[in-house]
Amino acid sequence: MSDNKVAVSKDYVDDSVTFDSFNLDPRLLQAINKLGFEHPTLIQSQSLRLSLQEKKDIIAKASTGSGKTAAYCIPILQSILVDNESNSNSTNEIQSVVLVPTKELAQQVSSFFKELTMYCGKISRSVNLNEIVNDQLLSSILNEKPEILVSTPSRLLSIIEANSNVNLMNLKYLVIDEVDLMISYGYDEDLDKLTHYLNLKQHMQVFMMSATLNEDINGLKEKFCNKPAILKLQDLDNQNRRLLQYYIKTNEYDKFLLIYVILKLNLIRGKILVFVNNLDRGYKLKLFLQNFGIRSCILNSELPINSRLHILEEFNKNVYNLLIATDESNEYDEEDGENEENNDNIEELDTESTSETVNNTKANAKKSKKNSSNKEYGVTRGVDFKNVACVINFDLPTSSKAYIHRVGRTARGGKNGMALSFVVMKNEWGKHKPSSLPSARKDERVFAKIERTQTKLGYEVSPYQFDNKQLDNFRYRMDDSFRSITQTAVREARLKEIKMELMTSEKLKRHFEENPQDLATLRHDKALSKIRADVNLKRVPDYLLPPGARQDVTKTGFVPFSKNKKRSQGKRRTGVKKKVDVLKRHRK
Ligand SMILES: Nc1ncnc2c1ncn2[C@@H]1O[C@H](COP(=O)(O)OP(=O)(O)OP(=O)(O)O)[C@@H](O)[C@H]1O
Repeated sequence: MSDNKVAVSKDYVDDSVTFDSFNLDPRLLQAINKLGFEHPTLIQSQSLRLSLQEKKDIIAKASTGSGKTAAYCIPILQSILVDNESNSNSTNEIQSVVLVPTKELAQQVSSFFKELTMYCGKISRSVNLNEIVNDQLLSSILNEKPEILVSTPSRLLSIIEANSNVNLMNLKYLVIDEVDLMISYGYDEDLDKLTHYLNLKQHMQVFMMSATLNEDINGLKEKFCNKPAILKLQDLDNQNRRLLQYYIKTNEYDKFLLIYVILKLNLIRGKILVFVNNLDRGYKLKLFLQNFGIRSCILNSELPINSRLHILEEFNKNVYNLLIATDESNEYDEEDGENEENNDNIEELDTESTSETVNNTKANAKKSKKNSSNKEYGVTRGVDFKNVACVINFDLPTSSKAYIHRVGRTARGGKNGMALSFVVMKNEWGKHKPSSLPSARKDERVFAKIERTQTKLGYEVSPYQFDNKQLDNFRYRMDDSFRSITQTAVREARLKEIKMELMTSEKLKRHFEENPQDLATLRHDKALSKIRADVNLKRVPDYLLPPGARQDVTKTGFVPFSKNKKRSQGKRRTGVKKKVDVLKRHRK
C-alpha cells in the first residue's frame, strides 16, 4: 500500500473490485488515488454499477460514514467527463444539481467535488450556491453555466425564481442528500416547487441518500424517481464492529461531574465531540469546563456560517480536541412532547413499487415537520468530522434516529470510534433544577428505543465501567464551580460568543481568499467570561487521581479506575499525529 492510501475497514470496502473496474476517466482515477481511496466502498461500487452501467435512479440507505458522497459524486463527474470527450463543441449546460439540507454540507460536498476534479481543469466546474451572496458575482458565474450546482433547496429555488436564464431542463443528475432530513426540515415544499423547473423522469437520473430512511420519502420517490433501485447497505459484519457504544445511567447533576472527570483525567484519548440539546446547555457546559481549565469550542446554528465552517475546518485539522455541538433537532418541546415518536420511524423503506431491490450486505448482510424558516437544525448532520475518537451524548437525543446520526460522526470511513451516552434515570429527573433539562425526563424510554434499534443493526450498547466511589472524590470540587454558572452567566457568555464570532466572521470573509494562513490565528475556543472560579480547580491534586495516573497527569491516556489494570503511557491528545486506538482498552 502506498503512503497516501487510506485504510478502510473491510466492513465497508468492496474489495472484489477496484475503481479501475468501472472504466473511469484517468483524471478522475488519478484524483481518487490521490485521495487514498484504494477500493470503492460497497455503496460506491453498487452505485457506480447501477448509475453508470444500468442508468438507474438510486435510493440508498447506507451507514453513516460509508462513503455515500463519493457514491454520487464519482458517477456525476464520470458522466460529465465522458460527455465532454464526445461533444467537445457542444455548449455548456448545467448538468447536475446536488441538494443538501445545510450550508455546512453544501460546503463539504462542493469541496469534495473540487478534490475529485483536481486534474480536470475547467471541464467539470462545481459551484456552491450558498457560498455566493453577491448577486452580480452569482449571475456572472451562472452565465458561465457551471456543470454542477450544490445548494440547499431554498437557495436554489430563490435563485431560479430570480434568474430566468437558469435552465435546469437539461439536467442529467439530481441528488437529494440526507433526504429524510430534507422532509423534516420542511424542504419538501421547496422540492415540490423545484419540480416545475425540472424535466422529471425523462433523461435525468436521481440519487436519494441517507443513513436513515423510512416511508416518509415515498412522496418524493414517486415525484422524482423512475423505477429506482433501492440499496440497503446498513448491516455490517457483526464480528468486526468499528463503533463501540457505551452508556452510563446517572442523574442530571452527575452528568457534569462525569464529563469533568472523564475529560480532566483524559480517560478518552483523541478528539471528542460532545452533543447537547440546546444552545444554553452548550454554553453552560463550556463555562463549567472552562473553570477546570478545559478548553472547548462551541458549534451551533446561532453562530455565523463563516465561523461554523472555520470551526469545522480547524477541528478537522486537529486544532481543537473538544467540540461541544448543539443538536437543536433534539430540543424538547413540552407541548409537543412527541419528538421521539415522530422522529423514530426508521424501520423500513417501502420498496413495493420499485423495479429492483438490492439488499447487498457483507455479512448477509409521523412526519415531524420543522419549520425551516424558524431555525437551522442539526448543523452536524452528514458532516464528515475527521478522526473523532469519541462522541459523547452529554444530553441524550430524543430519538433513536438522531442517535444514529450523532454516533455516526465517529467510526467513519472504516475507522474506529466510541460513543458514550449519559442516560438520566427517570426517578432522578428534575431533582436538581439548575442542571435539569426537559428532554431528559424521557431519557430511559428513548434509550430503550436506541438499544432496540442498535440491536437490530447488530450493535450492542454496553454499560461503561466506572468506579462511582472514585467519582465522589471530585464532587466537592465541582459544587462551587457549578454554582458560579448562573443563567445570567450563560446568557452573557452566549452573547459574547456571538459578538466575537460576528467579528471573526467578518475577518474570515475578508481574508478567506487573500490570506488563508491568517485564519489560523482566529481561535474559537477562547474563554468566554471571567466567572468566579478557583484557580486551583484547574489543577487536579495527586491524591484525587486514580493510582495509575499520579505521576504526571499531562501524560495520562485512558486511566482505568480499577487498580489492577495496567496502563500504557501515551502522549497527551493535542494534535496527535500518531494513530491511537482509544477503543482497545474498552473492548475487554
Ligand atoms: N472508497 C473509500 N476509501 C477510503 N475512504 C473513503 C472512501 N470513500 C469515502 N471515504 C471516506 O469516508 C469518510 C466518510 O464518507 P462520507 O462523508 O461520504 O460518508 P457518508 O456515508 O455520507 O456519511 P453520513 O451518512 O454521515 O453523511 C470520508 O472521510 C471519506 O473521505
